[in-house]
Amino acid sequence: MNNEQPKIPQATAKRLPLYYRFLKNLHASGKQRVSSAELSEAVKVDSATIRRDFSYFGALGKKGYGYNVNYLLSFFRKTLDQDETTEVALFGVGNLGTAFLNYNFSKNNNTKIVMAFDVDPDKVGTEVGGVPVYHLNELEEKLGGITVAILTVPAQVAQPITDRLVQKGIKGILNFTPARLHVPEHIRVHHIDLAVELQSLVYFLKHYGNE
Ligand SMILES: NC(=O)c1ccc[n+]([C@@H]2O[C@H](COP(=O)([O-])OP(=O)(O)OC[C@H]3O[C@@H](n4cnc5c(N)ncnc54)[C@H](O)[C@@H]3O)[C@@H](O)[C@H]2O)c1
Repeated sequence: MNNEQPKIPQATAKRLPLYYRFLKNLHASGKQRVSSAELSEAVKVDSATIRRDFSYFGALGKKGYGYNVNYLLSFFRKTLDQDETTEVALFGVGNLGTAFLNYNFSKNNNTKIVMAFDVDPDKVGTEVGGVPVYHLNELEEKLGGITVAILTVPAQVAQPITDRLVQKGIKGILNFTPARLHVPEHIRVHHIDLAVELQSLVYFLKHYGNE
């Protein structure tokens, strides 16, 4: 995080890309102001949370006026380093990996998957969604300075791949496998477990409805 800016709580930081995408659309449609209620409706975050989030970056909405879209956008651009593209490597070009490569986060143009790895001879040497697929053996040779990896491999190979990534200086891993990864403290792992998310959604619906 940029030193000149106040430290933002992690939960807030996670919501920034969501706000940013919506504000970009608003700006493109010529809107100058937005209320926390409008934002809340669009990004499905309650307006009290939005007001608190925005207060961290000095955006104080005025009653009956809302927030200045330009101010917020320039803040987000600076904070999220939108001018700089982060290159990402993906491991495991199966069902999930293939979907990500084809999607390639085109809406979010500050991250880009630039290479993928697999062990299947039918996949190695091909391109998926315009991204070259290398053999896992080539990890050390090809990875270069890439600092972010996505894991969509079978769970049992997630840790050995992670260990090699750590050796190569990876900083962040987005882990879609059910494996719990062990990494040194300075490395950040975000674990996305769709089964758990789905289960918790069903639980909430059952016990709290959609309040
Ligand atoms: N498909 C889903 O909806 C889904 C949802 C949530 C989580 N996941 C998890 O994501 C992971 C991938 O799921 P999937 O359905 O895409 O599986 P998949 O079997 O379709 O794909 C796995 C890919 O990894 C490759 N692979 C195997 N060993 C490898 C290695 N050592 N190095 C690099 N690549 C290797 C395989 O060749 C294959 O292409 C799994 O851990 C799964 O539990 C999948």
